[in-house]
Amino acid sequence: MKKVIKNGTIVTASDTYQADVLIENEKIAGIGSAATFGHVDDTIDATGCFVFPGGVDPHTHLDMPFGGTVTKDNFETGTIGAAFGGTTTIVDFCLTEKGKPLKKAIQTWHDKSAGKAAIDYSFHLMIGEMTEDVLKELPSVISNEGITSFKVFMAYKNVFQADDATLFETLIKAKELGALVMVHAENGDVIDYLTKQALAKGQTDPIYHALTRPVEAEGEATGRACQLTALAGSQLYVVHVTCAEAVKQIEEARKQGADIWGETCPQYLVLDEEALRKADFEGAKYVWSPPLRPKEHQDTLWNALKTGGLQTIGSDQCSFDFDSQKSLGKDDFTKIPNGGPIIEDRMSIVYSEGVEKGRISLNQFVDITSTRAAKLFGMYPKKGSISVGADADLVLFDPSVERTLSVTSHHLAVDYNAFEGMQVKGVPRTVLSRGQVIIHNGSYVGLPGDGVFIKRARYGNTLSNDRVEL
Ligand SMILES: NC(=O)NCCC(=O)O
Ligand SMILES: [Zn+2]
Ligand SMILES: [Zn+2]
Repeated sequence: MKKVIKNGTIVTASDTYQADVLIENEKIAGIGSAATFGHVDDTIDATGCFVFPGGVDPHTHLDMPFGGTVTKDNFETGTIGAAFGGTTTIVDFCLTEKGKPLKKAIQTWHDKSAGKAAIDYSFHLMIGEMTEDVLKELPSVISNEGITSFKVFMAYKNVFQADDATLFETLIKAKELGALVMVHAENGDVIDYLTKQALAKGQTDPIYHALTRPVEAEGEATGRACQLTALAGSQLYVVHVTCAEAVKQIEEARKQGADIWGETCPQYLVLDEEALRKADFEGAKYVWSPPLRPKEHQDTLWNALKTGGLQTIGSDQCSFDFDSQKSLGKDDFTKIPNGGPIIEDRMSIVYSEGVEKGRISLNQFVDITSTRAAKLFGMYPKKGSISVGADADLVLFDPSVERTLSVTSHHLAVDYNAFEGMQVKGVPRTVLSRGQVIIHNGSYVGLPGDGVFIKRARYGNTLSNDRVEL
């Protein structure tokens, strides 16, 4: 089965050019003039569209338990939403429990995703402790499971938070095994103290979520993680960076030659702390950890994306219904489940606010929403690339369409849109996952369950047609 995408403008992380793309079965089989491709079974016209490699979202939480409830969007609704937004690969966080085998946690995540995912996916593995049992299991996590990134939480005291010894040992072990360590960098002990103080004063509204998680707590934890990484001679990826204090730490460490990468998310680029003050408990819709920051941090984040101080955009998709789930924290902000719905709007917001407003170039857009994450997480050039042999994960993006983001038009299960009313330019008109059209002109035409699990290469290695075991 041969398909051709004709008349589009191909945009990669490095180049922009006119060419047609030949797809044979699941792969890109040629790039050039359709006239040279011979007989094809199907032609897709991309006139007026950019042809991007499918988005790679390195940070999602689907079907994840949190604060006594479970995210509203699961692997089916979440990945369909992702596909509508032009994302064709996600890496979700597999939570682990202390004292329980890692293998069991991984199996739980396979059970949640297999047969449901509409796009390809992989997992990062949470490390909450570094025991003899964990140490014994890690080599197999890398070489058999194909999971080559570990996540350590420096916050959420008494829930997910790991101590510095665990972080340091994880960094050392990751270096030895070829994994990338990811951190949620906030000082959980300081936040715990400030939270208790606020509650004792009767400060229970959503805004106190932000006020008890100051930028200093993020800056300090980010700096600590960077220092420990340099000491271990390891590699680090800081998730959801929100503020100038954290950016400064990452930039400084990189200047010193440390192997450190930083991600931010659309919400921190376009929303600010004032949203948490909305009346009638509406502020709860904007409760993320780390929290939204005062507006002045947005310029720092955009500048860091432009100049390379931050390198990726994850969604941190973690949705909870406003009516039945966020409401758990009506009388106590600490009980509001953290997170929001972004997986679908991630690329449109970054295109519209970034490229259209001249903050980043078109090629940078592809790099930060797709290619860089594919490289860092061992999936390139299979994912994140338009090249012969790569998976035919492609987005035909029409930049001329103007639309309004809304709960009434999004495709997630959750009952609100954090970007309600926001005007964006551009829409993914057609989306292909491994050569199959899954989104076309506003309809999902794929099959849930067609997404497959990607076993990833070790940190710094490439992944081509078949997994490379090095
Ligand atoms: N970010 C957030 O508020 N929720 C998801 C969990 C996490 O990434 O910390
Ligand atoms: Zn986090
Ligand atoms: Zn997250």
